[in-house]
Amino acid sequence: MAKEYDHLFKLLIIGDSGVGKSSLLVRFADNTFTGSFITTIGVDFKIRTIIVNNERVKLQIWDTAGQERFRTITSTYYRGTHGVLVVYDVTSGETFANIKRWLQEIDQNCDVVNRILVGNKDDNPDKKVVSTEDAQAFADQIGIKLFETSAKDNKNVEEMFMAITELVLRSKKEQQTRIQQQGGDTVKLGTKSSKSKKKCC
Ligand SMILES: Nc1nc2c(ncn2[C@@H]2O[C@H](COP(=O)(O)OP(=O)(O)OP(=O)(O)O)[C@@H](O)[C@H]2O)c(=O)[nH]1
Repeated sequence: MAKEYDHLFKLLIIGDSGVGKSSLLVRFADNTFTGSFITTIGVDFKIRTIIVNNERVKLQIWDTAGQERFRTITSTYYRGTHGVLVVYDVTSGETFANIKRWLQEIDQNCDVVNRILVGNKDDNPDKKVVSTEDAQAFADQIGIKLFETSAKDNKNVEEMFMAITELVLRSKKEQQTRIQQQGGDTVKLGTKSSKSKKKCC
């Protein structure tokens, strides 16, 4: 039987409790939204296959619990992750301040991995306290892309998932090219043959 996809990637969504991680996932996977808040216990995941550059990419997206009491469980879910969405709530300065802690958690669990910064709940200018300028400056400083989204209004959700998938796809192809080039080179014993770190936790 023919394979139903060309690539299988694992993505992880992290960030404080209540920033809208589950809502972003449900919007992307099922195109629905609910105003009620049911906190995630442990971890949950959904699957969606998308087409990028004419290739079928099956995404296995893991939604982790933001609440501190579940963090010991969730850290084990980093294994095999190709891309991480780090989410804050644009209506809460505290969730934006905590992004640094989430980035540290990634560093503790992954060698190198693709990341995107996501400012969710960008649907009410009166409530917005984290400005686009501040968030963009921070994203530039750490060298990652920023997306301001709304799971509620379905704003930028598709684009954000597409962007992380493209990043992961690109690094996979770069890695394959490096491996091919190394295979063509003469292997010198005692030299460090691989500078390329696998972009996966
Ligand atoms: N206005 C607005 N509300 C949102 C948006 N996304 C989520 N919410 C609301 O925010 C609350 C929390 O959303 P969740 O998706 O459960 O948050 P979470 O980050 O998964 O929370 P934990 O599972 O505890 O980590 C819910 O009441 C949602 O309806 C959004 O884009 N805009």
